Amino acid sequence: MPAPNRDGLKIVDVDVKDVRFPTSLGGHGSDAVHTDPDYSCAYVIITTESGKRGYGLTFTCGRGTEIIVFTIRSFKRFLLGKNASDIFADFAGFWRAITNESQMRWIGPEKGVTHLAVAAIVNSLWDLWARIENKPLWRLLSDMDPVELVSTIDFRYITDVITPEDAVELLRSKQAGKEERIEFLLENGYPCYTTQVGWLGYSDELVEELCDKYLKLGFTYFKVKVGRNFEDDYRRCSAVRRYIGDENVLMVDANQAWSVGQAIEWMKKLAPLKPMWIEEPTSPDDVLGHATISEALKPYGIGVATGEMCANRVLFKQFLQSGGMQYCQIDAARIGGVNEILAVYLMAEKLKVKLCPHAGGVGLCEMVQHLQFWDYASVSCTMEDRLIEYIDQQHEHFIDPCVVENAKYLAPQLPGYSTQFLQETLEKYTYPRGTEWEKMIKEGIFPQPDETEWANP
Ligand SMILES: C[C@H](O)[C@@H](O)CC(=O)C(=O)O
Ligand SMILES: [Mg+2]
Repeated sequence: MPAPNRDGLKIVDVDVKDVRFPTSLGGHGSDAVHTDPDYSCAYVIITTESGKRGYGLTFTCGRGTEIIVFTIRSFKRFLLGKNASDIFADFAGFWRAITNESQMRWIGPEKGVTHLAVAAIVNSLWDLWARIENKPLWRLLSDMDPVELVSTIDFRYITDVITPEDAVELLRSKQAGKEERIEFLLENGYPCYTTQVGWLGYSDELVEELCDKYLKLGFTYFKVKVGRNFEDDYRRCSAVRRYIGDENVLMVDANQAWSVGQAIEWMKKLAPLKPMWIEEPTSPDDVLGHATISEALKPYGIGVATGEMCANRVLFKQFLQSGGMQYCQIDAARIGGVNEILAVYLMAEKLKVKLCPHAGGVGLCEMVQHLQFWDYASVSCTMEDRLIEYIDQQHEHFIDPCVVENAKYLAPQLPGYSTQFLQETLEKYTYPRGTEWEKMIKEGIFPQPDETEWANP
């Protein structure tokens, strides 16, 4: 897919919005450490001279959104006046420039707020490119020539594991049968698991009701939040195991609650309930700690899953190399967006670690489906032991929401990365002046916003 013709693709506007949903009110999305998340995002709209648009986002949990919005504004200079076609023609160069600019890199580099801001911008550029080509993103990626796809990746710091030449060879070796695999995806979709049954703020009654609901919907893999209180965890996980039966699969997610030793002890005690994985047992930066936990839990048949807060491809490289993760949970709205994510998929394939993308957040289900569909068509070419996460929240706000039937994501069909919000959603949920927020603040359901005119001019 060569870069598109330059005509009309000069970028003339970059808008960014702080969009928040009041999920904390119902405990939706809650876990051991994010006890009151308001699912949110910094939402970027790029407009070109001809009126073509790209929409992208990075996921956040409430107040932090305003800091990312501000950072994205500071990055606008990398886009305004540039021709999108030139960016796509040297996407790795653009990516290196925005992640390594001399004055901004000091507050990263390639991690934290700046990298989340980059993710939103880069994701909106991929959405734009896919729309220009009139393809859903997964098809754009799958149809790309290996050399061209690899040219979008910055390989700095990872060539000890994979070089551009290795990556091209890997992709070339998977070309045979690609069209059949695409047909298979179009007919059968891609399997997923549900996290919706087990948010930590849910009552035992609600957990039971939801297990029943998702069993009836055909789900066979269920994830439950743990990590605050062992007795509560044991009670809830035993109940879920009872509802779903031994024929279905349980996974647990501690969201970084424990130290290494604590994680091992806690999980040994949960082992009789046969969880398939423990997710984020400890700090997302502790590569060797994860390797220790993995080793200790191997005899119990429990794998370690992590990645939703992994900072960048370098940390992923170490997790993949060290045996610190048996399930690699890439997050579409983190690291530096699609370009860096492609690098992680290629490293995971080379090091034979299974990819099960993280989707607990606004728009993440919409995005990760594209990545995993591409993986099946072009990279791992298998679905064995791989699942996409599914949460049943905020899909109604998107123009092209993901569709899950019988525990399978159906192939996205519309052009783009499925991340465009409905106009009505922006009018209601842009913070703090959207109509829903004005109402909730007036009624005292949420406090008055801080004096952050700099973030919300
Ligand atoms: C705060 C988010 O909801 C987080 O709990 C999501 C997550 O860990 C997951 O989906 O996995
Ligand atoms: Mg998680």
